Amino acid sequence: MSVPILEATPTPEPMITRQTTWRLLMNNRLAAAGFYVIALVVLIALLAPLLPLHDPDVTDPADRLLPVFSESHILGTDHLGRDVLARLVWGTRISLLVGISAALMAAFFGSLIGLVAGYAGGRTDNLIMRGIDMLMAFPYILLALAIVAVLGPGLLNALYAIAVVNIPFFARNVRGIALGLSHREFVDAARLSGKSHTAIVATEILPNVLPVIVITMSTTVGWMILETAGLSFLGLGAQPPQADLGSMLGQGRALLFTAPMISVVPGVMVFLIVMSINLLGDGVRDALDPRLRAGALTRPMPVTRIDRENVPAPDEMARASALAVTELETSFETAGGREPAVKGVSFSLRKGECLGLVGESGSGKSVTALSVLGLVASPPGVITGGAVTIEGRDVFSLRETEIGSLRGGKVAYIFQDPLTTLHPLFTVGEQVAEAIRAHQPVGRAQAQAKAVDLLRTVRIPDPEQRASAYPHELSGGQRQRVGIAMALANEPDIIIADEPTTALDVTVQAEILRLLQVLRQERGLALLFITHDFGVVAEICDRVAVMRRGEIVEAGDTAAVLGNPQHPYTKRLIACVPKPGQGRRFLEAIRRLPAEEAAGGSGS
Ligand SMILES: Nc1ncnc2c1ncn2[C@@H]1O[C@H](COP(=O)(O)OP(=O)(O)OP(=O)(O)O)[C@@H](O)[C@H]1O
Repeated sequence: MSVPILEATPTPEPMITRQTTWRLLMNNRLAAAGFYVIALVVLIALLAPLLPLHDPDVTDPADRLLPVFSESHILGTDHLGRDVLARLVWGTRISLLVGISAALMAAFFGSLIGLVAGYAGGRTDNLIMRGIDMLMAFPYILLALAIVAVLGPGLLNALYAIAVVNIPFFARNVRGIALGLSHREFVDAARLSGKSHTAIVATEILPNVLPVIVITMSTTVGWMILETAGLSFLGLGAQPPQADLGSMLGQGRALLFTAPMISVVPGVMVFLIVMSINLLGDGVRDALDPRLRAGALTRPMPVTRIDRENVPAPDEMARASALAVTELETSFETAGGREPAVKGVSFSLRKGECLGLVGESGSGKSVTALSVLGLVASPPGVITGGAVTIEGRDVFSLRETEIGSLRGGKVAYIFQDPLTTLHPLFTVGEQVAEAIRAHQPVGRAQAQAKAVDLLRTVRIPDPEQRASAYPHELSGGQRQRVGIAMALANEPDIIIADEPTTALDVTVQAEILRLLQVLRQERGLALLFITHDFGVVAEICDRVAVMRRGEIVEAGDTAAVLGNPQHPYTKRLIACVPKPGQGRRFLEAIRRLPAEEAAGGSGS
């Protein structure tokens, strides 16, 4: 008899508030501080002609080297009696103008070069990129000096020099991405539709590359302002009497001991500008790249972060089971707060039993499976409640090393796409042997021999020879068998198989299911089988639990649930299994699913 666990009425899903890039940027306190500082500096620089300032170039020998807070010269005067505040504001205006113009020029030409090289590929790419390599082979400041030496000193020439030496950064970044994109299916589709190369680059490639250009620009513009100041400091940029921050620093250097404020003031301004632009640039990069926000590039913790509010004590049944999951809750930290993905899931699995976890895409099956051994990446994953009991012990109370020894030992996983889990540079035999050696103190040769045995067990033909094949040399079904061999390497008690047959065609799927069935019966394995296919459940599972939006809505013996489903969602899922001669009913069931989803909100 199947047990409907939840009421049929769908609970409305909490609204996932997608934050705008601007809000995300302002939530980052350092980036917001950078933004306010640079906005203030830019505003003052823009308003320079309107501000009641002295003429920055008018000298007044009678008022030489006045200290700060002198009457009518708040920041004092320089060695020629010029007002330091006026020179600072006008100098900042020029430095910003030159730095930002150089960044725009470098971004434009560098991106153009990168786009052409990446899209064209082949000889054009080779030729362009070798030229770029030659530019990069020189220390950039020497190159800038050489360019200004050839063109002659002056602000405009300094701008050209800075732009030229920065072109390679943009070209390299953009070329790498454009090269990858130019082989993607949507670009092929655009080519087949008859679009011209220019149109493809402009409408298919460029929009995908734009965030990278913006990110590269935001992180290099501060650097370019600094380089401009460097050239002016050396007397190759702004020429007297014109002031920019670099030339002010250069002039102040001679008076560093007698009148330090003359160099300290432009120095502090350069520091403020570069720091604020860099902080803002980092913030822009984080806000534009959702993977960074989710913490994808930070090193994941060895075990999912555990922050449990409720810790249920294992009951008698949990202790007697091979695996028991009790009120498991797993969430993801997002910019908008914690999003629950698994909401109080409970099930148990006896030795030799197969439990099917069924549900549509995004219902939380994989997150449940990964949570069992704390394999959900943290950040962003957090286990917020519940317990997982294996051999009577609460997994989440174990030490990291103990959980580590369970993984691939007592509990093994089989994933959907073995091509992504197998290492492309090692033979499958080496990889199975490595799985053995990770848990057993055996020598290399012994592990290799056992690996061949395991490949034979999972019915890979000619296992001695196939053991020295690389993953790409095997078929999808054979790779999945290798995945199963690795899972069996340490004689596990529990196997968690996450859609192991979804990527395979029906005949290979049937063979793999048969193999799992035989292994289960021969070895008494407890099998948690994740799928969205009731047909597969009917074939292999003793019991089934139906998941929807992070909750189990119905659970029971497979025959009972299939024969007499109680929950409307289960009924619809079962109706989705195509049967010969029932085409129309099948299509109607499929058509109804999204409609009801729209009414209730989607779980994914
Ligand atoms: N890294 C992540 N960050 C935020 N949310 C995530 C992350 N990984 C998964 N989720 C969310 O968790 C929920 C459950 O995902 P899960 O992968 O468990 O679904 P599933 O039922 O296994 O689907 P499928 O059959 O497509 O694999 C989804 O709503 C998904 O958006």
